[in-house]
Amino acid sequence: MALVAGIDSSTQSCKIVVCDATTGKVVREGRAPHPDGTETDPAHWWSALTTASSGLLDDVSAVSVAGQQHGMVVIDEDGEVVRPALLWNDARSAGAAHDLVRELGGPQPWANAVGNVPVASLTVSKLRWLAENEPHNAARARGVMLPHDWLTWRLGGARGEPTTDRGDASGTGYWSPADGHYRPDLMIQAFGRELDVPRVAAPAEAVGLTPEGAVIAPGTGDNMGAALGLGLRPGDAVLSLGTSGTVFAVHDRAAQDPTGTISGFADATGGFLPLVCTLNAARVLSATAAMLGTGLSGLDTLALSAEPGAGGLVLLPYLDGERTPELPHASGSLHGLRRDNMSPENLARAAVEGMLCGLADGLAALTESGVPVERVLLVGGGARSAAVRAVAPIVLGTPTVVPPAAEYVAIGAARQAAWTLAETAEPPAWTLGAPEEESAPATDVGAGVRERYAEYRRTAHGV
Ligand SMILES: Nc1ncnc2c1ncn2[C@@H]1O[C@H](COP(=O)(O)OP(=O)(O)O)[C@@H](O)[C@H]1O
Ligand SMILES: O=C(CO)[C@@H](O)[C@H](O)COP(=O)(O)O
Repeated sequence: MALVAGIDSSTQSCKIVVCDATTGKVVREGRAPHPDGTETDPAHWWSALTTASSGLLDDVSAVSVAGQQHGMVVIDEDGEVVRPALLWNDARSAGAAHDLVRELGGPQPWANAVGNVPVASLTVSKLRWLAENEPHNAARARGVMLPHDWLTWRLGGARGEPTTDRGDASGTGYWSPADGHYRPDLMIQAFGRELDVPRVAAPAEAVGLTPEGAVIAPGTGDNMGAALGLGLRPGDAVLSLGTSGTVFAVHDRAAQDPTGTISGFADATGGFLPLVCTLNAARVLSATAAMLGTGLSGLDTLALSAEPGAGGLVLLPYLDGERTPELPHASGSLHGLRRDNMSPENLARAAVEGMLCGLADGLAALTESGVPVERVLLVGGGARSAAVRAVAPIVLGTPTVVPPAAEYVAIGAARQAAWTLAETAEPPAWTLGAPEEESAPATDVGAGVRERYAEYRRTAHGV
């Protein structure tokens, strides 16, 4: 039995699965935490990967990395990292993003060029921030990579040509998903000169060998990894609740949304992955639980004993600023407080509802853009919450399914590794198993919740 490994190097941790290459059955798993913060020395990712994979990889035939998207890893002439990587959730590049949009004549030219309107998260905005704020580091820069590109290169011994894939390249802001080409003009616009960029490998191209002789697959971004791990089909959307909240679906054409709500990403198979991302997801739940002096299961119990609508309490959960809507410097706020609704139960419920409302808006944007959605698959750490599972179909107004609990980003990377090993036209046909939970048909009970949320958002933030 050939074994393959998938690595999910995400914001909070590194998770590794080793799978049977033919069936996808997970035979071993490992994990290790990443440090907190919005900038990280990539050496920490390597050290977490080494810890998480200890004793796991000796007999694997192929390996692949799916990583948190957009992070800016700048390297010098000798391949050394110039400064800690700025991560997708670092908002200091918000002003740089606005400048880039203005300089190109507004959002539409960006949407047309690269399928994305720059926000703080995109690598292109981070490059502008670096050029303007750390000229000494900018002067040392020779090349720029994404987190998964850097880890893939390290797995091969940090020798030879760095590579990336369509999925992760589509989150840079200087690669066009529609044309499949880099846009050096936009890199120069942002940074003042060209930097070396990784070659974009084909979806199942072998890009190297580990020192132990395992084939290295191209890897991808974490959301593209989840899509591959879930074997996503048209009609299915994914709602992933990790550090970020994302809602996405596979599609046959590149999105070019000038409002900036939808990121027009590519996927890891040659198709497209329109996606909406919020900055505040599972950590809204842990922060609210801590504030209420309880844990995550205590929060579930409280939220499930409140009525839908939380008695009129509305949490705008922009605790770390927000990406969608674009409010990088916002903070969270609680609205609709009255003496008769100020209970821990309503606050817990408002946290779950508020976190989901932004993603319900994202789902609506996807369907309005022509992406068909019949049901929503709930994944990521936040999908373990019983309250989230109960409230999601109400707020989304769409049937939801909870696939068997698993690390789908890592499984997607493992599936890509198996595909690369097999050298077939299509990825291997791995199956998921029976869902843990399926919601009752959706109702319109959540419409009022979403409307109140939108009203307070408009009043507080004008968007
Ligand atoms: N039962 C649960 N209820 C709510 N949140 C949970 C639960 N279990 C895990 N989480 C949250 O999920 C998050 C981790 O999810 P994960 O998808 O691994 O994130 P990431 O990929 O961003 O590192 C953490 O913020 C954690 O608190
Ligand atoms: O920026 C995005 C998507 O555009 C995020 O989804 C990152 O890819 C980080 O993911 P998680 O760590 O939350 O899984």
